Amino acid sequence: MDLKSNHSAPVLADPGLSNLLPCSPDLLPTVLRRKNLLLDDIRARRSWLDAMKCSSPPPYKKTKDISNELASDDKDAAYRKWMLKYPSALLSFEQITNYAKGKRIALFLDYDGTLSPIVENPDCAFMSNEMRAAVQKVAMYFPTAIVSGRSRDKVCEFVGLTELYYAGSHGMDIVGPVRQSISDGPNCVKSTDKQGKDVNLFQPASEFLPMIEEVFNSLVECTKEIKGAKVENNKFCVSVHFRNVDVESWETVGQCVLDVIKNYPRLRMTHGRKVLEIRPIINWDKGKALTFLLESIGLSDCDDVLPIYVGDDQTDEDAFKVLQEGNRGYGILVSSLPKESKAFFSLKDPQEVMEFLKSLVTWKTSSAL
Ligand SMILES: O=P(O)(O)OC[C@H]1O[C@H](O[C@H]2O[C@H](CO)[C@@H](O)[C@H](O)[C@H]2O)[C@H](O)[C@@H](O)[C@@H]1O
Repeated sequence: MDLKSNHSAPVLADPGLSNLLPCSPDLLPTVLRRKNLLLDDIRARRSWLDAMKCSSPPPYKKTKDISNELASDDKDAAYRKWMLKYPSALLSFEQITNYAKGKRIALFLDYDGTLSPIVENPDCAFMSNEMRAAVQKVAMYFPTAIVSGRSRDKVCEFVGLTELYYAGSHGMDIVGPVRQSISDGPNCVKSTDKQGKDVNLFQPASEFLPMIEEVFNSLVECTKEIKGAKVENNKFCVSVHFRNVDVESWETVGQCVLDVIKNYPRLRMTHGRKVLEIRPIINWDKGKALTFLLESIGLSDCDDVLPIYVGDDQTDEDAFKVLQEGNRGYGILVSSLPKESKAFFSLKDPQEVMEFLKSLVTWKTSSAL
């Protein structure tokens, strides 16, 4: 039956879809099902497009332009109001250290947007030497881990310190510091580091390596015509960047990713700051990595341990959630804009993160006197 030529058929009351859906009553259930599928599709598309649009608002700068003064004052007021819910970790430093008295602090630091500023080219997200020195110093007093969506090799190269734990690929690739291997166990593989020393790696998604490689190649191929799109191989996950893509082409980027991953039901797509991330569907994230690392360092199930996790991105929320739900430690969200979070405190930007790290060292060294 030619559905379009059936003029007496009821027309379903959806302006966007009605021209597709006139039908005879006996076909109504099928057509309704089709309509629901279409609506699901439209809703899903709207939600990932909205997520792409909200994925990283520009950093807020107070403008000198008088015509914008009111707007910027409004933003200041909104930020101050937000800070009542997420107080500054710097202004609340005494509260933090009072609580930390007699406890062992363990530090977990995200990389992009936390230790290094967000920049247009992901290959150039370098941290400053001053930040490096601050991280090095703080790691002398507290066990410190870098937890990043980047590949472990890349984030190790950026940070360049050997005294830290590193969790790359959103925690799917973990290594301990020099002289302190992570414990042996399921999902641990033996490897050698750059100096040829034996190390234990924790890699719960190692079976996905060939699949991720394949998906990376397909994504490079299918986004190659989109100006500004960049695909980054993070070993156990892939990032598709759209920061430098015209807004009109964002939907095309999203569609490319969906077209590729629809063939891989064991992969999922998540959002970061102007980036789509494709990762294995396994039950593992930065929160699980935080728990694993605490166990590995020998600090889980101890009442005298205070984990502090500092991060700026959506994926860091999994770690904030672990701390919030376990009612232990502090999540600190790095953000210059108000946003909902499971963190307890806030810091405005990497500069404030550095001040916070330095303050921890000063507190620790002066309280030891
Ligand atoms: O967990 P993270 O360490 O925060 O890593 C998350 C993603 O960070 C990087 O992308 C982000 O930073 C880039 C450099 O500033 C920026 O250009 C990009 O728009 C941001 O999304 C990294 O390149 C991704 O692979 C990570 O997944």
